Amino acid sequence: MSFTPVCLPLYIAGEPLVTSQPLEVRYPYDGSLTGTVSTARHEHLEAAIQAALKGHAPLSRYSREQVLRRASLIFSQRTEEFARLMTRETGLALKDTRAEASRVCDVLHGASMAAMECDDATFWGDVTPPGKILGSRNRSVHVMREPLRLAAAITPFNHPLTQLAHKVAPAIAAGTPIVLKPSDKTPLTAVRFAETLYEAGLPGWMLSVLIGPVDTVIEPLITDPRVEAISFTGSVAIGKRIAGMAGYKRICLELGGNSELIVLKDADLTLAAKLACEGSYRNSGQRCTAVKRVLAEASIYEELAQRITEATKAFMSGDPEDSKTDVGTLISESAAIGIEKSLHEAIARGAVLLAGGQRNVALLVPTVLKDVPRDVPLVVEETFGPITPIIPVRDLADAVQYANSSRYGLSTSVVTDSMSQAMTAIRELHTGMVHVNEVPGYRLEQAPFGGIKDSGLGIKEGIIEAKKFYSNSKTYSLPW
Ligand SMILES: NC(=O)C1=CN([C@@H]2O[C@H](COP(=O)(O)OP(=O)(O)OC[C@H]3O[C@@H](n4cnc5c(N)ncnc54)[C@H](OP(=O)(O)O)[C@@H]3O)[C@@H](O)[C@H]2O)C=CC1
Ligand SMILES: O=C(O)[C@H](O)COP(=O)(O)O
Repeated sequence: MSFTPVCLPLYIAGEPLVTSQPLEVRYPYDGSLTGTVSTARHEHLEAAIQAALKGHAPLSRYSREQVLRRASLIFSQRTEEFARLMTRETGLALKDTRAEASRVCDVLHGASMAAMECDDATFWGDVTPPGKILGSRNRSVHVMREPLRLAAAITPFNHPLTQLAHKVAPAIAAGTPIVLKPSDKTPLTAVRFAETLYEAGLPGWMLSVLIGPVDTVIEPLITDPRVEAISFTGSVAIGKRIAGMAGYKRICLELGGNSELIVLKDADLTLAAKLACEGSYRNSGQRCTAVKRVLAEASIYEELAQRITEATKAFMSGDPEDSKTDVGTLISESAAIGIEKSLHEAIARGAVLLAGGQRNVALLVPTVLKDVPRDVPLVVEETFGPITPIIPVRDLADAVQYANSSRYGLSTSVVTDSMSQAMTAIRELHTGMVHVNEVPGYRLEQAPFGGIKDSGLGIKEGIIEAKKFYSNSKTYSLPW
């Protein structure tokens, strides 16, 4: 399929910026040029910060709602254009990027509704015992929300579009200006995203999008005292580095995961096999919430392994631009080689390969392994690819104990017909999210989303939580 490479600027407060230092993005499937984008220098960061802080009156709730709703509409008319660009940046199958482009409309629409919502609160003084605080019975205390002066967002490559929307849309809903630093692997989608928001009426000062050298542009963005909050999604190592540098600043960290699909003996095994495959292979397995290990009770272990192997054969990997392809490439050949090494190590340690295992440049065929030792890097570390390692467990308690021994704590799924077993899992798992009879990546855009332990600080995303994150609450009391 032909594709004309794009040549894009950055945007500093809505103004295009073309510099003499372009960054190239290449298609992981065949190495051809997808496009170039300018890179910023320190003075451009300074210009972006100053433009945001210039003393603009905050956007009204009505304006925020209008911009977000119009943006959702424009995106719904351009899903194919965005899907094709994302596929050319990442090698993700069109099936995945079409789903992502469509989902971004939901995030923007949800944020437009959130922009109109008001969670202001009132507390009346007559809740205190008579005479306890002078005059308190007749006073009232109120809470209102105000936008931050400026926030920053740093996003990963794996969802080139929704990761931007998860951060930028709630900031707009809150009325907070934002400087966006997308992944250097997927900057083209980010620039097109910003252009669409400007087209929908977002004032330039509300959003800058830039990439540039870590030492002169990105780290100064993180440490700048004028930036009141940082929202980061990416790896644990970079997230912890940012947390260390950010200092006295609000920070939201959405980091890596190692999600389990726990399958109990009373589970519907057809459903379990479907969830294992959908959870492991969508987005080429490059999701923080992808199924990264299946923990199955001994009595159904062999049958489940067989069903997952059969279901895996239906997932076609290959040309990402072929609409029939289910699984495209990983982000790079080196990423695929890294996973291949972990696979070989697991097999050398006793894991049994049931399907897949082949690599062709950045393409990794969906792969199933059983009898995977619990301590091999393939299942201890986050493996960002289309792999389903299956591990036997004695019972739910054993599965929970193994899951809880992980340094990650993002999302875990349990497949069972028993409400009491499901509730035990929900209570006992040390994780940010639990889903019963669904994939760990299940998500409603409005609901809180995020992890604990090395997966995050428990400060969640999702439109409503993120809108709060990008605002200050002001408490005031009145004598009436
Ligand atoms: N919990 C969650 O919600 C999610 C978590 N993730 C996690 O993201 C990871 C995959 O994404 P990936 O892009 O590889 O993650 P990285 O941590 O490598 O990169 C994330 C972002 O940080 C930037 N970055 C790199 N170095 C620095 C630095 N020193 N200071 C500031 N920013 C820096 C990257 O820029 P550059 O591209 O230039 O390196 C990129 O924009 C996985 O671990 C995955 O689990 C992904 C999705 C959701
Ligand atoms: O977009 C999302 O749902 C979250 O940011 C996480 O995405 P992932 O689980 O697909 O990585």
